[in-house]
Parts: sequence; structure tokens; C-alpha cells
Amino acid sequence: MRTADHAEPNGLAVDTTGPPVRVRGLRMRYGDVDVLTGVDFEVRRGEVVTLLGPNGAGKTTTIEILEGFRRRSAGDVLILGEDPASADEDWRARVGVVLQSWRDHARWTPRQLLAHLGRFFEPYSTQERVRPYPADELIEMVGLGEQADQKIRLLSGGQRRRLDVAAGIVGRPELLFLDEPTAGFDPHARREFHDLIHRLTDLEDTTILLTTHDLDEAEKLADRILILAGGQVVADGTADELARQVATEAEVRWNLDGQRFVHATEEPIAFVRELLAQHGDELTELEVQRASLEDTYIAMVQQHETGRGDLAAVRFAGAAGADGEEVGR
Ligand SMILES: Nc1ncnc2c1ncn2[C@@H]1O[C@H](COP(=O)(O)OP(=O)(O)OP(=O)(O)O)[C@@H](O)[C@H]1O
Repeated sequence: MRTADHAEPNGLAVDTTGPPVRVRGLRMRYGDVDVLTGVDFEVRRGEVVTLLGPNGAGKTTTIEILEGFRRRSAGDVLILGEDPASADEDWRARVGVVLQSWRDHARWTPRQLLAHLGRFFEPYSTQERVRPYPADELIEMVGLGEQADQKIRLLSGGQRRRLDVAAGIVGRPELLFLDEPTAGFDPHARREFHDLIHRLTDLEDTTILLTTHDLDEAEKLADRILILAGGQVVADGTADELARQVATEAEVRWNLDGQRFVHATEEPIAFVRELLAQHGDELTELEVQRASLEDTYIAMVQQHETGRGDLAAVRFAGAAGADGEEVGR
């Protein structure tokens, strides 16, 4: 983790000690509709944070405000220590954004586009962060080797998205915003993208805030998950922490004498210990399962939409008695 100040091209020291993203009381109103009604969160240096939420919750709006592309109605936002609404080019060079698509450059090739965009970052190169990424290296990193010299307009949707991601990281950003980066990716491209994110965080110490509708992706990538609903952050934590907030019970499943048993309990370890003491070697396929991120997400958004402040426990699909058998204790 880097905490020391470093010099920018203009010679000014930039404070790198605070969290790269700090949002307090963020509000956004479109016309007479309040989309964000008081959003609070932080992203710490080197963290990958995923912003989840139903369609229309305001994820893109939030990201665009943090990127400096949209003016907020109210609240405090500090990105790399500066207000994005008034930050300058030096600040912009340190922030990576993934825009929707480079439609204006359809006649260019990925290699030409990345080399062109890279030139903007040359004056911002420092000893510890050499800018930009060489276009060739970047093209390999995002898996566009075979398309490097094809016209951009001939790329498939998923290939275009890979190019968007490459354009977002060409300046070797300290902080990267990704709005649904893997929409349209096939499973292989998705896996490669996840490897790329790990590489950016592990080797480059990049801080990443991303939105996705893919809960599996959120769980795989994120150090922390934020759920945005009803204009506010209604949950903030690891997938495990969130699951524990909505479901105090875990589900224990096992096979005994050719039959499948299921039991929901708040004390899975004690229950399993007793089960083993009673049945020992006769047990097969013993599993303990907590609520999945999908169970948790749906429960949290539903609670919010129905206006219930209290946390209703997640009911496991097929919970106790799913096969007509439950162990009584
Ligand atoms: N420029 C705008 N003018 C008016 N309303 C807007 C504007 N941009 C977005 N909205 C509205 O604000 C709300 C939030 O939109 P936003 O795109 O931020 O949501 P989102 O969480 O990113 O949704 P999705 O998951 O569908 O991408 C929506 O109701 C949308 O219609």
C-alpha cells in the first residue's frame, strides 16, 4: 500500500494518504425526481469495490458524478483528494474511466487508438508510475492480439468492450471506474477480465470501483460490496458479512442411509459436531451452506422496496424438509 506523497508534473505534492474515494451526503435530482438522496461511502487504496443495485437505482449517475462527468445536486465528493466537479487535467490523468464506446473512431484500429490516447498521458509519467502502457502490451492484456490492426467498426460487441477497458487503463490510473465492464462478454472473456482486474490491483495497486449486474462477478472480484437502493447505500460489506446480516441461519445437508437430510440452524458448527458424534462414518456428502449473495441481494432490495427496516431472514429455497426429512434434535 502506497502512502507517501508523490510529485505531479507541475511539481506540486499530491496527498495520497486519504481514501481515493470519499462520498458524503451525495444527492442527485433530475427534474423533480430524487435519484440519490444521501449516498455515503468510501473506497480505500487498493480495494476493489462493487456497486450493485436494481435498474434505475442510480449507479451510473453515481459513477458519472465521481468521474467528474455529471454535476451533483448536493453533497461532498473527494476523488484522489479533489472535487471532481472542479478538478484539473493533472487529476484526470490519474483517474481511469471506461466510456461506453469509441464510436467516433470506428475507422481506426485498436493499436492506433490506444497509441493515440496514450500520448495524452506521457507528460504525467512518474518514476513509480510509468505512463502510458505501451499499446502492444495493453492489447495483449485485454486479449485483442488478433484484432490489433482491424478497423474498430469490425470488432464484435464484446471485443469493443475489451477495447473500452483498454482505453480506460492506458494511462495506468491510480483509480479506475468501470460501469458494467463485462456486459456482452463471453465466459472466456469474462475470466480474462477478472485476471486483468487482479493484475491491476496486485501489481499496480490500482483502486477500482465497478458496477455490475452479475452477482457471481461481484463476489469473485470485490473486496467489498455496496448495495444502492432507494437513493442510498443500504448495505456495505463483504459478501459474507452481508449474508450474515440477512440470514442468521446456515443450512446443513447430509446423506445418511441413502436419504438426504436438510436442517437450518444458527449454530452450524455445534450441530455438525453432534451429527458426527451420533453418526460418524455413516454420514456422506456433508455440506454447510450460508445464504448466497443472490439470496442476500434480493432480500436486501426487497426489504428496502417494501419499506421494512427490520431484517427479514432469508429463507433458503428448499430449506428444512425439502425432501420430506428433517433431523429433529
Ligand atoms: N440525464 C438524465 N435526465 C433525467 N433522468 C435521468 C438522467 N439520467 C438518468 N436518469 C434517471 O435516473 C435514474 C437512475 O439512472 P441510472 O442510469 O443512474 O441508474 P442505474 O442504477 O445505472 O441503472 P441500470 O442498472 O439500469 O444501468 C433512472 O430513473 C433514470 O431514468
